[in-house]
Amino acid sequence: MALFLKNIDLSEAREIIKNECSNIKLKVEYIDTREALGRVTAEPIFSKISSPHFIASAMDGIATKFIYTLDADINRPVLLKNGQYEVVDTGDPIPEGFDCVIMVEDIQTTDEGVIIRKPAHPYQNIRPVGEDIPMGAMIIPSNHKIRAIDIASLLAGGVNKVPVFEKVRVGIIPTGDELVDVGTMPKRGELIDFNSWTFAALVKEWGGEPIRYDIVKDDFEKIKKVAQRALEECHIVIVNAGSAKGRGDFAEDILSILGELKFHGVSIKPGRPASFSMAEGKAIFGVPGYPVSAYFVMENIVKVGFDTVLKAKTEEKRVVEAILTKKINSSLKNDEFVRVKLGKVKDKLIASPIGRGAGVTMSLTTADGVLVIDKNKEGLEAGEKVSVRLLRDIKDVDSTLVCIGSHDVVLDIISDMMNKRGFNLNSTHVGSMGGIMALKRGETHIAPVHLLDEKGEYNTSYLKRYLGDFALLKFIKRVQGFMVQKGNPLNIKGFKDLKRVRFVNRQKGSGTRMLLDYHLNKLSINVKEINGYEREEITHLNVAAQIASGSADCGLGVLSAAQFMGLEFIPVCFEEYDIAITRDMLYDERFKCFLEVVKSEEFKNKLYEIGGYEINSLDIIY
Ligand SMILES: Nc1nc2c(c(=O)[nH]1)N[C@H]1C(S)=C(S)[C@@H](COP(=O)(O)OP(=O)(O)OC[C@H]3O[C@@H](n4cnc5c(N)ncnc54)[C@H](O)[C@@H]3O)O[C@H]1N2
Ligand code: MOO
Repeated sequence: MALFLKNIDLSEAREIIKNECSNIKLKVEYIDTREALGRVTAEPIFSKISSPHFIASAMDGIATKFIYTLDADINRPVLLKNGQYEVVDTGDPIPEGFDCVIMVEDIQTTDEGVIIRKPAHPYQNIRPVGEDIPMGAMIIPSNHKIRAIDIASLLAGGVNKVPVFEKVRVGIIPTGDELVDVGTMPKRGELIDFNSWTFAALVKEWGGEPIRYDIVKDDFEKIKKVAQRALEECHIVIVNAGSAKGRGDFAEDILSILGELKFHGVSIKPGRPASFSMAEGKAIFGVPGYPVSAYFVMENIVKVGFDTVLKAKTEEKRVVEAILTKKINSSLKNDEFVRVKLGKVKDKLIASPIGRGAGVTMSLTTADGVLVIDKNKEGLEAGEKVSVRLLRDIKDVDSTLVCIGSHDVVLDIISDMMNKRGFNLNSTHVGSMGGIMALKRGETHIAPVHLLDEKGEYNTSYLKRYLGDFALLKFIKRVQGFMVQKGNPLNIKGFKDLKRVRFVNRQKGSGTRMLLDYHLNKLSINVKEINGYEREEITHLNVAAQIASGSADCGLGVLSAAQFMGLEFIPVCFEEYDIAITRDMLYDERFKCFLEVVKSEEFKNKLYEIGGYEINSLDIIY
C-alpha cells in the first residue's frame, strides 16, 4: 500500500498519457457506410464514381440546343418543333445532342411545339459530370469522425463500405465490498454501484464500446484477476475506487504489479488520487470512487487516453464567459473544478457555485457548467469574470428563471410544469435573507421568502428595508410544524418541549429559523437551552432526513417534507411564503410562465394533493 501520493500537474499527466497511449493500435475494419456514423476513418476515402455520373438536368423543363434559341426575343418568339427539344425533369440525363435546359416557367406549350421568348446559353441548367464529386476525389481524410453529412457524400461517391478503426474497448471494473448491483435494495453500509454505468454511458458518448465487469470485492487477488482478463479484452481498463490509502484500497498496487505505474496523484480537486499505468501495451487507469471525482477524472484524464487511442478528438463542451456571484476560496495545491448554475439576469450571464463535495452526485446533475480555479490562485472574487464549460445547451440557460432563496418542494412541482412549457426553473436554496441579498445584487430573477418580523407580519417590512423598489407575489400559505418520529414517541407538543429533545435547526437567514426564534423569544426560551440549536441543515428535506435516520428527534419544517420522509407532523402555524421580484421582471417571458403555472388548476390540484398548503391571493403588491 502506498504511504503517500506525489501529485503531478494535470497538464503533465495528460502529456504522459498522450505519449504512452499513442502506441496502442486499433484494428481496421470495413463497415457498411450506412452504419458508419461516429466511426473514425482509418484511411483517406476517395470517390469511386462521379456524382452526378452523367450529364443531368438541374431543372424541370425542356432540353434543347442553344443554337435553336439564338433569335428568340420577347417580340419575336421562336417555335421549337418536335425533335428540336425533349421534356426533362430535374436529375434526368440530357438526351444525346442537346446542350441546354430551359425551365418550364419560361416556355409556352402549343399543339405545334413549344414557344420560347428568350435565347438560352450553352450548358444552362445542366449539371456536368462530377459537378458534386468528381471520380477519384478525396471525400474525407483519415482520422476523421464520420458525420451524417459525410454519409451523403460517401454514398453519392459510390463508397458503400468504409475502412474505420475498431471501436475503442474500455473495460470498467467496479470494486468495493460495499457495492451492490442496480435493482438491489441497499442495506446499511451498502451502496448501489452507479459509477460503472455512468462510465459506460460516457464511453458510449465518446464513441467507444464499454465492457462492464461484475462488481469485485476489495480483494487484491480477485481484482488482479479481473483486471488481467480486461487487459486481454480491451484497449483501456478502468479500476474504479480503492484509489486512496484506506484498507482495501488496491488500485495503485494493481496498477504497479500488472504494469509500469506512470503516476498516482494529480493536483486536481476533486479527483486527486487518479492513477495511470501501461500494462502489456494497454492503458490502465485508477479512477477514484467518489462519483464527482470519478466524473472529473473520466472527462479530464481518461478521455485524453481514449482520444489518443482513437486518433480523433471527441467533442469538447462549449465554454462561455460569466460573472461569478460569490467569492470562492481555494487551496493553492490543486486545480479545482467548481460546479455552477448559470442564469441570464439583465443580459449578464451569472454563475452561482453549488455543492463542492466529491460525493454530491446531484451537484453534477443540477449544474449548468463547470469552472476551474487554477492551482496558482487562492480563489475567485465575487463579480469576477470566469470561463464556464457548459454541461447543457446554452439555450436552456436563456430560458431559465433563476430562483434563489427559501426552499419549498412546490418549487420542484413548478419546475416540472415550467419544463413542459419550454422554460426552466433553476432554484438554489440559501434561505430567505440570502434570496433577498441575491435579488439586490442582481443575481436572481425571483426570491422565495417567508420572513416574519417582530410585529408578526410577513415579508413586506424586510423587503422595504433591504430592497426598496420591489414587487411581491402573495403566493402560498403553508403549514409549519414539528417533524418527529412516527407516533411522536417523545410527546412533543410545543416549543417548550424542545428543551428536552435532540433538535436539528435550519441555517441562519432562513425563514424557518426566524420562525423558531420568534416563538422562542415570545416564550422567553434561551437558545442555549435547546440541544441542537447550532446544528444546521439547509433544506426542509435535509432536516427531515436527519430525523428519519434517527440522528435527531425533532425539527421545524413543512408538512410535505415530513410526509416524504415518513415522519409525523405536529402543526404549529400557517406562514406566508411569497415571491419577491424586481419590477422589471414582471413582464419577462420566464416570469409570465411562472405566473401561468401557479395560476393553473393543475398546480392547485397538486398543492391540494400534497396537503398543508393554501393558495394566497396571487396578487402582486408593490
Ligand atoms: N486518509 C485518506 N482518505 C482519503 C484520501 C486521502 O488522501 N487520505 N483521499 C480522499 C479522496 S480525495 C478521494 S477522491 C477518495 C477516493 O476514494 P477511493 O477511490 O479510495 O474509493 P473508495 O474509498 O472505495 O470509495 C469512495 C466513495 O465512493 C463510493 N463508490 C465507490 N465505488 C462506487 C461505485 N461503483 N458507484 C457508486 N459509488 C461508489 C464509495 O462507496 C465511497 O462512498 O478517498 C478520500 N479518502
Ligand atoms: O480528490 Mo478527492 O477527488 O477531492 O475527493
